Amino acid sequence: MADSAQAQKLVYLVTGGCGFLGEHVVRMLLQREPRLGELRVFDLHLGPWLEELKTGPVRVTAIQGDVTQAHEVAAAVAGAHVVIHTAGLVDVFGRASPKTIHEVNVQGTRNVIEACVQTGTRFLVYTSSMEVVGPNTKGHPFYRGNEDTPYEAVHRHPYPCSKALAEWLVLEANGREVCGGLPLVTCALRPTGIYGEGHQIMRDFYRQGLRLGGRLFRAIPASVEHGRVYVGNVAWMHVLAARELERRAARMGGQVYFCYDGSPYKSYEDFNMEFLGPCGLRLVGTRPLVPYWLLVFLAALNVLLQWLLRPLLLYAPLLNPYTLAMANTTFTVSTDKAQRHFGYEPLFSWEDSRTRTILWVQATGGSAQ
Ligand SMILES: NC(=O)C1=CN([C@@H]2O[C@H](COP(=O)(O)OP(=O)(O)OC[C@H]3O[C@@H](n4cnc5c(N)ncnc54)[C@H](O)[C@@H]3O)[C@@H](O)[C@H]2O)C=CC1
Ligand SMILES: CC(C)[C@@H](O)CC[C@@H](C)[C@H]1CC[C@H]2[C@@H]3[C@H](O)CC4=CC(=O)CC[C@]4(C)[C@H]3CC[C@]12C
Repeated sequence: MADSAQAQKLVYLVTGGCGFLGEHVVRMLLQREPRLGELRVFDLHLGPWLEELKTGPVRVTAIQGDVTQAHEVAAAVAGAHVVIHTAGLVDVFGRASPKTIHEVNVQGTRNVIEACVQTGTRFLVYTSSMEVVGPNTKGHPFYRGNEDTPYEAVHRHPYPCSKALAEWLVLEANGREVCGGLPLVTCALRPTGIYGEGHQIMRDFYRQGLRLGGRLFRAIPASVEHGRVYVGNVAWMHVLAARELERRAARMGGQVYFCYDGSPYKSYEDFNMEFLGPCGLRLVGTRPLVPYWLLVFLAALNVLLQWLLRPLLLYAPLLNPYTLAMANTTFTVSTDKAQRHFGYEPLFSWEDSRTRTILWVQATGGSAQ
């Protein structure tokens, strides 16, 4: 990719390009990557909105495919200069089996790596997660930590286990020789809890509040801080990392970067209220309204109900032992590694991120979209 931006037009592939983050990455590339000649959007489920993108100067190729199918991935990767791999099964609610989560998140990532090696694609940015680090199963807080902060990353849940293994595979692949004899350059980005337009969990909270007469009931102490980052800034970090990976290969290759911006440190519930409050909801209680032991019991009951109902329907509420433990454990990051290594600065201020998210919540009106 060494030619000047004007001379060579590049081919980018975004896996999971129709997902919450993926769509923002696709749109950000079209808006802010001048070297883009072709944008391939690879996803199990293609969105209808892709059609509107095909009228612009960049060739947008929608590819319906499955990352667990190596031949489909290889066909999509062949000829690409850069791969941004966001596709994944983001499930902490028991919807998918551990096997399926592993197949998509781990084997799917293996397939992307091997496709890069076999077809000669040299630059791979992987969407990892804060969950690779924690919170761990011991509930140890991670307070304003960075990429070098010591922390006992102990996981049992299939999702964080799969993200940790996939990240390891990506970083381990850095430097491998690809077809053509040059080295593969990889990096992994670790978003904390992403929010913004298209965040389905935020929409679920909004709908829950509407059902409860405009109220949500505090379940988590306000003192438990949870790191959050605006989806537009996460998308921008992906675009910038992909752009700089060649020029700064020696520094960025094999590195991990937390995704961060100016979003305030708050409890998960209080942070959500930054958007749901202006949409008419109220968070009842300055302290959790029910004792923790009762939440633990209700979370366990939800697991039992999910198991009993599975032959009839998928019952996957927000509250389960894993999500309760997540929400109750402080996990915030404070870092500038992405700025130091490849000049990242958030594109959207907190105020702008908040306004955009509020407008989106209002526009959904709690609808299914
Ligand atoms: N949502 C969040 O708060 C965070 C998400 N992440 C990571 O960001 C990435 C994107 O997550 P979201 O956008 O939130 O999830 P999402 O579920 O909205 O998007 C994932 C996309 O991947 C696609 N996909 C799933 N299985 C596939 C398969 N077998 N083949 C091809 N495509 C497949 C889905 O159709 C979907 O469009 C994931 O890798 C996730 O682990 C990391 C940190 C936080
Ligand atoms: C029901 C209440 C206890 C409520 O407060 C539960 C909130 C719970 C649904 C969320 C709390 C923390 C979230 C996770 C966190 O942001 C880290 C994540 C990283 C990812 O890679 C994917 C999403 C998630 C696991 C995110 C999911 C929702 C929470 C568990």
